[in-house]
Amino acid sequence: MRQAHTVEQVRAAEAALMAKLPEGTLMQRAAAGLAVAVSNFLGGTYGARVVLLIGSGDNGGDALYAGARLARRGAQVTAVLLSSHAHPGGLAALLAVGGRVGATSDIVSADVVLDGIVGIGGRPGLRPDALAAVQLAEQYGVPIVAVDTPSGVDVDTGETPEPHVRAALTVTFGTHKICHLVDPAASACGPVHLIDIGLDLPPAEVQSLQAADVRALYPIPHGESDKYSRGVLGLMVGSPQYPGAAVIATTGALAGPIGMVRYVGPDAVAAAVREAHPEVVGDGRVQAWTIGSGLGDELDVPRIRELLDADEPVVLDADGLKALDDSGDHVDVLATPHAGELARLLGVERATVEAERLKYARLAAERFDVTVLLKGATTVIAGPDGEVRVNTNATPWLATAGAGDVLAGLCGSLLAAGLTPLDAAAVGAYLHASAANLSSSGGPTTAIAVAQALPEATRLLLS
Ligand SMILES: NC(=O)C1=CN([C@@H]2O[C@H](COP(=O)(O)OP(=O)(O)OC[C@H]3O[C@@H](n4cnc5c(N)ncnc54)[C@H](O)[C@@H]3O)[C@@H](O)[C@H]2O)[C@@H](O)CC1
Ligand SMILES: Nc1ncnc2c1ncn2[C@@H]1O[C@H](COP(=O)(O)OP(=O)(O)O)[C@@H](O)[C@H]1O
Ligand SMILES: [K+]
Repeated sequence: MRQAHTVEQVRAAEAALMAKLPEGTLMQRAAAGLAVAVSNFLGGTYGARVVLLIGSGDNGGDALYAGARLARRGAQVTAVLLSSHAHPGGLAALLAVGGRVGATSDIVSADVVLDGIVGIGGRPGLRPDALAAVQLAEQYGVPIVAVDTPSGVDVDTGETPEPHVRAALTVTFGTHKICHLVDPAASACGPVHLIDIGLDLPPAEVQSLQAADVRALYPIPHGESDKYSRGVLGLMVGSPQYPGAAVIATTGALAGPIGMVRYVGPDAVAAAVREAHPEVVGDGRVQAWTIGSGLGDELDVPRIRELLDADEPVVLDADGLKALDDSGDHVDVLATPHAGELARLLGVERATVEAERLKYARLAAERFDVTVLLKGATTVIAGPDGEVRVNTNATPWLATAGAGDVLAGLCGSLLAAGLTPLDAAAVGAYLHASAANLSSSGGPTTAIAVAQALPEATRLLLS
């Protein structure tokens, strides 16, 4: 499980640990890990030209001590001081091993720039001299390694209202921060490398399931299982306008853990579904529903509301989201909007949702008393009680028509097999992205190909 803690939680854990250790120990741990990560990033240290961008706080201290370690191993290290105050011990350590203080123009010929401008103490945005330095690095194609966080992002929300660093690698300490997992900031981090500095932290509200967590949650059939006990999913999806949505969602559902799928919809669409999947049966008892993908003119709001009020959990997707209202208890509903659909639900602009994804996913979960899975490059899942899961393993090739229908079918399948909406959403998003990575392998793919790769992605995970 990858956990993302708030700045307040990190500071409390740091204070507790620092009280037990000699002064400076944590910064030395951070700097040691950072120096090794930078050395690995460069493929060696000797002769490398390293520029440090140094702000006024301990983030700059980390960068300076790491710079001193790199200089000791033969790197040419130059510190660019962006504030009248730089961490005194760090600066002295760097100068003592042959590092020097230089100017922004040194960036042009550097092999790497370390962003020690601000870390968890930073407010969003970059001051003009910091911005100019960062722009110079971008202009000359010099990669930036962010120390703890890319400077300028909002650490606790993942928002990027102001200019910020776009890193090729982020080296963070103690735990992940929310900006490492939640877009748009997450996309500015590059790969995130975590250095353990020994912090003792409480459980985090924002978590990201990793392979072992997904494996532990996946419902696996056993000797006494039959097609009913494995779970039966009802699908109310597709329409004469969008028959493909029904076929695609069914393919996703059948590639999940359940034993049977029931399709409910117009005869012509049912025929298309059965032609692709002869094993699909008609109306009857189910353990969960997937409703909404490609419903178009077939949208029947009163019928959907009846199903939302019934006992069986529901995945509510696409057109079906129009049936959601903020009365009543819907804790067993998983809503799966993309940013445009969530914006419509909340009466705000799409760009506003894209800029503040965590905030609006949480807001909708609270307002409608549902679990919200907000689709996008990283998927944010918010439960009605404030828990958040983030999925980060997708490929941009997954942004293809019908991919959302696969996800709706798969999440319904996981609900019908007994997972909670939060777990179904997190496991579903993870496997959906894994299947996309398999079927894409770095090139184009289609929704059907993603759905067809789901069994193999699941097998690889469980084996
Ligand atoms: N808290 C911890 O557990 C640890 C923290 N360490 C490092 O310490 C960092 C936090 O250090 P600080 O608390 O000194 O804070 P920062 O170094 O993040 O920020 C320093 C100061 O910069 C100023 N500032 C804020 N926003 C700015 C902006 N947009 N542009 C320019 N200046 C701005 C503020 O006066 C702020 O206090 C962490 O990110 C990490 O790198 C590590 O040394 C190890 C452990
Ligand atoms: N840039 C991206 N990188 C990775 N995954 C993405 C990206 N954009 C969208 N996705 C994923 O692709 C799927 C698209 O679903 P959706 O928008 O509902 O499309 P459709 O309605 O055509 O099925 C979602 O699972 C979403 O998370
Ligand atoms: K930084």
